[in-house]
Amino acid sequence: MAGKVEKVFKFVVVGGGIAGVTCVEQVSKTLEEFDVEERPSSVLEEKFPNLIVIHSAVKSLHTESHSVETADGRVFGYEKLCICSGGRPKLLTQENPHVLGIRDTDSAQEFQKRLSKAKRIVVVGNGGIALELVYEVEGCEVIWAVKDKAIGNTFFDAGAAQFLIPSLEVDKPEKTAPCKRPRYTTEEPAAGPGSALGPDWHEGIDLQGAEQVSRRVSVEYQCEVEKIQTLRLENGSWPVYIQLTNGKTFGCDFVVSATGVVPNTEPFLHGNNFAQADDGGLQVNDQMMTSEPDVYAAGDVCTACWEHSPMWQQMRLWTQARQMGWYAGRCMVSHILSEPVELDFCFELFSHITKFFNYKVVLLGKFNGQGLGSNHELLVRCTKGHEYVKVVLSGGRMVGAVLIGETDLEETFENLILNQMDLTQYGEELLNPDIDIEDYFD
Ligand SMILES: Cc1cc2nc3c(=O)[nH]c(=O)nc-3n(C[C@H](O)[C@H](O)[C@H](O)COP(=O)(O)OP(=O)(O)OC[C@H]3O[C@@H](n4cnc5c(N)ncnc54)[C@H](O)[C@@H]3O)c2cc1C
Ligand SMILES: NC(=O)C1=CN([C@@H]2O[C@H](COP(=O)(O)OP(=O)(O)OC[C@H]3O[C@@H](n4cnc5c(N)ncnc54)[C@H](OP(=O)(O)O)[C@@H]3O)[C@@H](O)[C@H]2O)C=CC1
Repeated sequence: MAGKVEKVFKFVVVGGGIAGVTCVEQVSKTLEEFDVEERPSSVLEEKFPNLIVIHSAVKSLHTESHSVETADGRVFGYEKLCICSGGRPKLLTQENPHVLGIRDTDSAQEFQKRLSKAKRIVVVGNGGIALELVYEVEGCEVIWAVKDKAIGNTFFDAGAAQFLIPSLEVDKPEKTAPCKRPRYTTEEPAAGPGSALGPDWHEGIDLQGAEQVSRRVSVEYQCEVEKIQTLRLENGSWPVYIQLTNGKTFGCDFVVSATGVVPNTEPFLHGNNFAQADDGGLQVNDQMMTSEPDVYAAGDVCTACWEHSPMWQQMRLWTQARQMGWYAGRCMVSHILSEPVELDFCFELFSHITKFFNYKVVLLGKFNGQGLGSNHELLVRCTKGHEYVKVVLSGGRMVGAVLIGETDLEETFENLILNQMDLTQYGEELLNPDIDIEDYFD
């Protein structure tokens, strides 16, 4: 049971990551009074004088009494609450100090510090962090252990992987100008885990190992981790040994567990009755509402449980956290004002723009034919070292695409996916490089 309620707010937002910040921005535009918890940005406080920031983690939530208790023992009531507490790395093991995850500034700094003294590391995982690390790390041998037959399983198929893999064997091009994406950061020490680093996190961080060699990556395909063992250090031995299911054992300075995220619901949500999805996320409906009254959730902590548009799926990404935070804020305000709100258009079509191995990567719709079974066909155009274009068609209509390189096709393809035009008559001409597709469909 929580103590005495210090103040009741109309809106309380838990979490100062991108989902929390956008939620706050949205409610602040419409209504006067709200509050955000832990690790906010001073930029935000300046922008919204009506914002009250509490620099303390939420220790417990009491949905029955509509109150939250912070780690410093204060209790606040809410009319509407939005949980934006993000996720944390799903580590291979919590127990071994030689197994690291990367999530926030502190963990990235720890990684950088250890890397600077490392001669060999093993990266486990085949998603976003692994793809970025194996390309960026220099001066250290990298063994990359992946479960699959090809690299990057969370983002693309074997064809795209084949296109990208030669980039690991050549030196990186000179760095271009650093990205100017706005960041909300704070110098204050974190009360717990900080916000996820997000896009461009390695810009400006020196990912240099202890040796004067350029990138050296060996990929171990189709294997998982059998055992991780720390032995007593003797001359010439490694601090940790990792045994893979392909029978190989590697000694290394440390292991990076780039093996996904788990939604951050522990321990502060205990004692309530939240419906949770199989991946541990708080189930939210098409109004971003959890199963508890007046409690919303957005970003990595939640699992979108409404009936998705056929061209959208959830992935725990910065863009989706921002869209969800923004939309959750809109829903909270609309519900207070008893106004109806419709699922936002941004959930119609999945789209993600990022960079892997120094190539622009655009993913649209069911870019890997997700959920389509054999009921789809693929068109592919590939020019080695230049571009890889894959289109997913179902019933003659475009349902997804992977665009790697400067293809300039994203806008046209986005429209073709959204308008579901029957493309049967165009056949393979759709990817004919001599046709200006933009003109074609104008
Ligand atoms: C290394 C790395 C690189 C990435 N690169 C990309 C990329 O290139 N593109 C992309 O789209 N996505 C990327 N992502 C994913 C993206 O960063 C996340 O999906 C997104 O930032 C999630 O935002 P969020 O606000 O939901 O959660 P978070 O950013 O995790 O924020 C959660 C917040 O809640 C706070 N919190 C937690 N518990 C409590 C509590 N009990 N009380 C109060 N506050 C609490 C935390 O301190 C934090 O401020 C990357 C992630 C990582 C780790
Ligand atoms: N540029 C971008 O868009 C980036 C996005 N991110 C995001 O940040 C978050 C964290 O990134 P990351 O940790 O790479 O997570 P991801 O979810 O992207 O990838 C996790 C990878 O680890 C694999 N995996 C899971 N468990 C094991 C295991 N026990 N042994 C071996 N492999 C395992 C997964 O395989 P399987 O899928 O088969 O379970 C998957 O390949 C993600 O939400 C990611 O989308 C991060 C960096 C860059």
